[in-house]
Amino acid sequence: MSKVSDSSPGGPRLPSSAASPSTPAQRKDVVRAEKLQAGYSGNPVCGVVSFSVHSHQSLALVGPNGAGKSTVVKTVVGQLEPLSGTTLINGAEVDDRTLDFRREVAVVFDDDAFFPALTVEEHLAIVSAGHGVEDVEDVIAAELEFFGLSEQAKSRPYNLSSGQRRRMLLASAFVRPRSLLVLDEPEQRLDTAMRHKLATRLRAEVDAGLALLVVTHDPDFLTTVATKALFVADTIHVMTPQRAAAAIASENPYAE
Ligand SMILES: Nc1ncnc2c1ncn2[C@@H]1O[C@H](COP(=O)(O)OP(=O)(O)OP(=O)(O)O)[C@@H](O)[C@H]1O
Repeated sequence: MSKVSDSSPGGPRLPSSAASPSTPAQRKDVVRAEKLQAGYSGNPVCGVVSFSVHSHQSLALVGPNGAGKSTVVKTVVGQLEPLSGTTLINGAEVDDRTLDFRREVAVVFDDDAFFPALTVEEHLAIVSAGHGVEDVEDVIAAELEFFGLSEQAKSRPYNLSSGQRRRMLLASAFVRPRSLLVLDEPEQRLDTAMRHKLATRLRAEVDAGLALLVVTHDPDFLTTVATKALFVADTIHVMTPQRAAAAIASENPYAE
């Protein structure tokens, strides 16, 4: 069996010539949010935000519980309508129903986004095959191993621990191609070793060309993974990952 744990941007191989490595000169914004106001029923949850993320970049959104991080990210990927402003992904207005969006953008939000009757490997196979991956079995085997789920391959989600379910959902983002990966608090319920392993891998993928948008409360995860950070509050503060990590750790958003 061929080696399949392809950590290059785009992840597993597609049967066509879809892979297109970029040179620095060719790098374009994968995400561009312009004066985006996120909220519910006309009520903003945080300040207006503008940012861009291109390949080889990882933007972390940080801030206290309820600040609006998940709402912003859901708005960016089209799961929520913006109150105002726009988001472009790969130059196109966000529409999560389009083929381009589904091919390029991998999103992991909810813990309960699984089918109770399907096994772990069946979940991963659906995602992988659904995205046209050539060597589904190999890709799944590699990700089961990476996420420490090989022994749970034939288990159903409700027979897993909460951390194992989290690993399964995260694995689903890695068994498919992606140029943009969006993760909401990926560190949740992962043990320290898995957090570190995931952070290291994500950083390697970003260095290789992935664009990453991640919400996190974990300072170590943040400094390993992020190339820039936004502190989400009533106004949005752009920070280095190191400063954002210090702000999280001190619970003082404006700490130097
Ligand atoms: N579906 C919803 N309808 C209305 N308000 C909501 C909805 N979901 C979240 N909110 C509110 O929006 C605000 C921001 O929530 P959000 O989940 O974006 O925060 P967050 O920064 O991601 O928080 P956490 O760190 O706790 O995950 C909160 O006040 C929350 O109560």
